[in-house]
Amino acid sequence: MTLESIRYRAGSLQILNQLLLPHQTTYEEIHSVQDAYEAIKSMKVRGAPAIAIVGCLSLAVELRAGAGGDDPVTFIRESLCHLTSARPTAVNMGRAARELMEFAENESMEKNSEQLRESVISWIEDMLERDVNDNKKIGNYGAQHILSGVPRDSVTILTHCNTGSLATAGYGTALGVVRSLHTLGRLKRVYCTETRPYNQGSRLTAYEAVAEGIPATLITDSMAALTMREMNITAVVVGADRVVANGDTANKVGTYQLAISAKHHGIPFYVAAPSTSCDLSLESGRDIIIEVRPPEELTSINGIPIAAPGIEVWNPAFDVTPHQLITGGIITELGVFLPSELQAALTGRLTAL
Ligand SMILES: CSC[C@@H](O)[C@@H](O)C(=O)COP(=O)(O)O
Repeated sequence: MTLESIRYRAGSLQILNQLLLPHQTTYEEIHSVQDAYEAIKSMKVRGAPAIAIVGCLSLAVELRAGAGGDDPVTFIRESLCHLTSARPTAVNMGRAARELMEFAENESMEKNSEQLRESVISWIEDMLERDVNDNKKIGNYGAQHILSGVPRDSVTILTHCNTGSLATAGYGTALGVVRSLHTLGRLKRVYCTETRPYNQGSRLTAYEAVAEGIPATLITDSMAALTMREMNITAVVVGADRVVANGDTANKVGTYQLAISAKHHGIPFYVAAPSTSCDLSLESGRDIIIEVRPPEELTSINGIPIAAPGIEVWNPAFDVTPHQLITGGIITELGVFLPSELQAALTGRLTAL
């Protein structure tokens, strides 16, 4: 069974409301850019690639209905600007906005409004297929790289947050690597962290693993070091919201402590992300804006209070893992690179941000 986080056909977009998972499978209609903005902000849809794809598809839905009238370029610009502001840390939406705007401006030189709308819609629709294809390449490169260190054995992976079909157009990034290992018959088990405070691991990764028959064990975030020591972990593989020029990587909060622990235990630590998650315009992770989310994500679960009333809360959604700790490599659709190799590998392949 393949989980679908995004359902799209010309003029119609639905998203699986991830706030209701794993107990309820409810698809919601996205009629407009504003609907998508709200779904992204409230995390009904989340994960760096899925955010960009849903944002852009919502624009395609509006364009198909004739939005922008005689001046679609202005409508596209304003919509993309709004969508990009929903969540600041993941770079994918910002990159898609930049590339799409450049494309729309070029097209507008020789096409009328109707033709421009059509070509922008096609550009956006291609994103779905591109993302799945890139994820399959990431899965394959990552699996081969990990297996090259253990030629005969099955492997045990530890992962964090949710980076699977629910976070992308399909297949997934870090969870795509796990999926590829499983398909090859070489995955012994994946340990997935609960991923407090929003529980993407226990709600979403666990849900994907169970649905697809991937051997998986859930642990709390605080069990990660012990799991590394006791459970013969072959590699830690996580996703990314933004990888900058020196390889420093912003990902779901808790990633940094996993990388420190992996280093202590001599376990290779991998980041799996499409090149669209890379941002060569920033030199180091210090320049990444980290989203701070509402305190209620820590102090309650499904509206039920779990913390002492009145306590102050700090809830950064992401942390930055320094490149020195990414010892396995950065797995992209172009290959696996050490942080020190990333900039040269991607230069000329990415549009400037
Ligand atoms: C393929 S998803 C990669 C990352 O976006 C993922 O690891 C992550 O940090 C998601 O955070 P989220 O806050 O759930 O959007």
